[in-house]
This record gives sequence, structure tokens and C-alpha cells, in this order.
Amino acid sequence: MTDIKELLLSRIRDVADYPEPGVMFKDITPLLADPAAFTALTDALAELTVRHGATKIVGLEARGFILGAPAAVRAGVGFIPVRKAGKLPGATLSQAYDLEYGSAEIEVHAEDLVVGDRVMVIDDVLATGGTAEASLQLIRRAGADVAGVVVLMELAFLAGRQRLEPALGGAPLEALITV
Ligand SMILES: O=P(O)(O)OC[C@H]1O[C@H](OP(=O)(O)OP(=O)(O)O)[C@H](O)[C@@H]1O
Ligand SMILES: Nc1ncnc2[nH]cnc12
Repeated sequence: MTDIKELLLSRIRDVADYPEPGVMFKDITPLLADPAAFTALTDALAELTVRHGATKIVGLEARGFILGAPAAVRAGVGFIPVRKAGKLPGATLSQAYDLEYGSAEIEVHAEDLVVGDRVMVIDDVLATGGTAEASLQLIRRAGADVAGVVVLMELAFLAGRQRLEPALGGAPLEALITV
């Protein structure tokens, strides 16, 4: 494993049976509290955003905001928040989905994504892939193109990558760490 992967992995804490029995929760708060690790992560996310030619970053509430916003500043592209339903004041597109521990609905301001945009989706964890899949559906419904999805950590045993494949339509899914 490369130095950066080892650094990032060492700052992610496993919490058993949270938020419900049987779930091994991947807690990124130790990584966020370490400026060297957070900077290395931000640089890696920004580099992938630029490399894949994205013109905007979509961050998925809430942890995708923490990672996506500094990466957007570093990459020199706009940041678009995809929020849980009911939080955005303007006209929205909505998408319901299931995730590892429940179900939810996400929204984006309809005017924030337009034809011609190339959008990179950023989040902390890819588990079942339900959240990321719903975000890709929103991006395509808005008429924008998907540049890719980048996550800090992929939980391969939950097969989110396989679920995401049709929605990616050939765009890359990059995971900095896979467990
Ligand atoms: O691949 P999936 O099974 O869809 O799960 C992954 C999603 O679950 C977590 O978000 P959560 O909805 O818990 O929201 P939070 O970031 O506000 O804690 C995580 O940050 C991802 O967005
Ligand atoms: N096991 C997990 N840890 C952290 N975030 C998650 N989102 C969905 N599953 C998760």
C-alpha cells in the first residue's frame, strides 16, 4: 500500500454496531482532525477531479460536503451540494434511494446542473452504492454529464461498484482505499 493510502487508512476508525447492529461504521472524524491527512486527501480528490476533466463537484450530504468543498476550491471548480430532502430553498430535482442502514431522499437545485457540465461526485464511503447511484440519476436528469465518482473508502463486500455500473455509463469510479 502506498504511503498516502496507509496514512488515510490509519486515520479512519471502525465503530462496531453503529448506527445499528451488524454495521461496521467507518468514522472519518480522526482523519479530518489531522491536517496532514486531510490535506493529502484534499489534494488527491482535487487531482482526480482535474484529471477526469470535471467542471463541477457534487458533494453528498453531509460527509461529502466536508471532503468535496475543499477539493473544489483546490481544483478550481464549482461546488454543488446534493442535500437530504427539504433543505434546499429553490426549485429542486429529487431522488429516493436505499442505503446500507435505511432509506432517504436527496435533492439538488435544478439550476445548479445544466447541459454541458461534467460532474465529479465526491463522498466519504461507498457502501451499497444507493446514495451515489441516486446522485448520478439526479445529474443525468439535469442534463449534465458524469465525469466520475470518487470516494475515500469503498466497502467492496457490499458490492456498491456493481450496483453503480449502469448509472456510471462508462465513467470511472475511483476509491482511494478499498476494504
Ligand atoms: O453506499 P450507501 O449504502 O448509499 O451508503 C453510503 C452513504 O452513507 C453515508 O451517508 P449518510 O446517509 O449516513 O449521511 P451523513 O453523511 O449525513 O452521515 C455515507 O456518507 C454515504 O453518503
Ligand atoms: N459502514 C459505513 N460506514 C460509514 N458510512 C457508511 N455509509 C453507509 N455505510 C457506512
